[in-house]
Amino acid sequence: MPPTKRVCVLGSGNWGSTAARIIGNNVLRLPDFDDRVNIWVYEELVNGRKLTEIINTQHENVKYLPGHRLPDNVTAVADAREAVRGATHIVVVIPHQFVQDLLATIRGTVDPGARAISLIKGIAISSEGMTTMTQIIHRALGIPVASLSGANIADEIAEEKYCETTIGCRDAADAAAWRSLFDTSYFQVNCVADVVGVEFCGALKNVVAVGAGFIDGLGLGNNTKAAIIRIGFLEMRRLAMHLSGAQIQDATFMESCGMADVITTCYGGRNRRLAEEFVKTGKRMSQLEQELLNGQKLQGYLTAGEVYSYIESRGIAEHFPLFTNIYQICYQGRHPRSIFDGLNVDFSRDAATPTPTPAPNHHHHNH
Ligand SMILES: NC(=O)c1ccc[n+]([C@@H]2O[C@H](COP(=O)([O-])OP(=O)(O)OC[C@H]3O[C@@H](n4cnc5c(N)ncnc54)[C@H](O)[C@@H]3O)[C@@H](O)[C@H]2O)c1
Ligand SMILES: O=P(O)(O)OC[C@H](O)CO
Repeated sequence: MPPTKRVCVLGSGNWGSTAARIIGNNVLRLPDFDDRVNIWVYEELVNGRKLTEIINTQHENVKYLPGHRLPDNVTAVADAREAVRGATHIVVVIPHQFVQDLLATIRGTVDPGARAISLIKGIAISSEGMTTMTQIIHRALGIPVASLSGANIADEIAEEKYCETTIGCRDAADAAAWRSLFDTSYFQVNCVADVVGVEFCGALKNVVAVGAGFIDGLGLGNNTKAAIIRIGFLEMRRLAMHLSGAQIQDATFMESCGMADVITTCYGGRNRRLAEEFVKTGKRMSQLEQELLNGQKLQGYLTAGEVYSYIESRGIAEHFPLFTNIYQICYQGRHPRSIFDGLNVDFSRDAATPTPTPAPNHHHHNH
């Protein structure tokens, strides 16, 4: 039987390239899947050469994932419509600020029977309020969309250091297919049915990462950072519960996408690192992003702005003092030390919904 399925990865940054490396290796042992994996590259010149050409000849994304070979069956394509044509499994992994433009480009080209998964960590503000990436992708393409998020710093995964991740997918057969594409001995997938819970965790932890970077920039210690992690985690849960109408399972926060990602991001991520520089240099986040990241993008300070505009417009900012302080430090010139203002919030009644004991490896069936 010839393979009937084909993967396209939309995005070739640090995480997109790492994900393509995993998938490119995995499809070689999956008989249903075509060996060829297209990766859409936002074309640019690197030392005078097109990045697509470099990837297709050197099999390395020298700009966004230097030092790691991509499998030969991963093919870089500059035209997103061409990359996605014929794909049954579409992996969306670009910085969240660019997703609308990409979706507008590929709308109409995507096979109606295809499935997508979002690896993006970000949210969007629309006239309806706040929407998640899977919601935006589903509305644009009309296909089922799963989410993947976890304690996943891409460079460490490219080095094949053991970690876990969480896939949110309601359909069991789809979840099994996504797992087969991503799971490796060093990248352990756990599937849950709570699609938006997984992605709210991934998006909101980036705001906490900014707070953790401020603590490092102020030269404060581990206890202080642990306090910011704890309060940030509880504000994440409070906001995610509010936004989803309490549809999110409390158990999702205990998956890799929840507490584990908050930890790794507050110690190792780019958002943390540049927030530390923000305190030390007094430069704006956008300027530091341009100066220090060589084309990589931050999600945290943008998400802090999106979160604040939502909680402020709904009159609920007082229930999120840490998110509010982080926003005001980023955008309104408040001193980073004001991060501690008003943090004595009572979260004790937030987890009012009892969480059922999950069965091993498949939880959450109440959707
Ligand atoms: N890097 C990680 O460790 C990591 C881990 C997990 C999740 N994520 C998430 O994955 C998503 C993608 O991040 P990444 O790390 O792969 O990217 P990146 O920040 O490393 O690179 C930025 C990418 O955006 C592209 N780009 C620049 N301008 C563009 C435009 N106008 N339109 C479309 N693309 C444009 C660049 O070509 C590049 O591929 C983000 O939401 C991020 O939070 C990243
Ligand atoms: O480098 P960051 O701050 O974008 O974080 C990377 C990943 O999201 C960590 O899981």
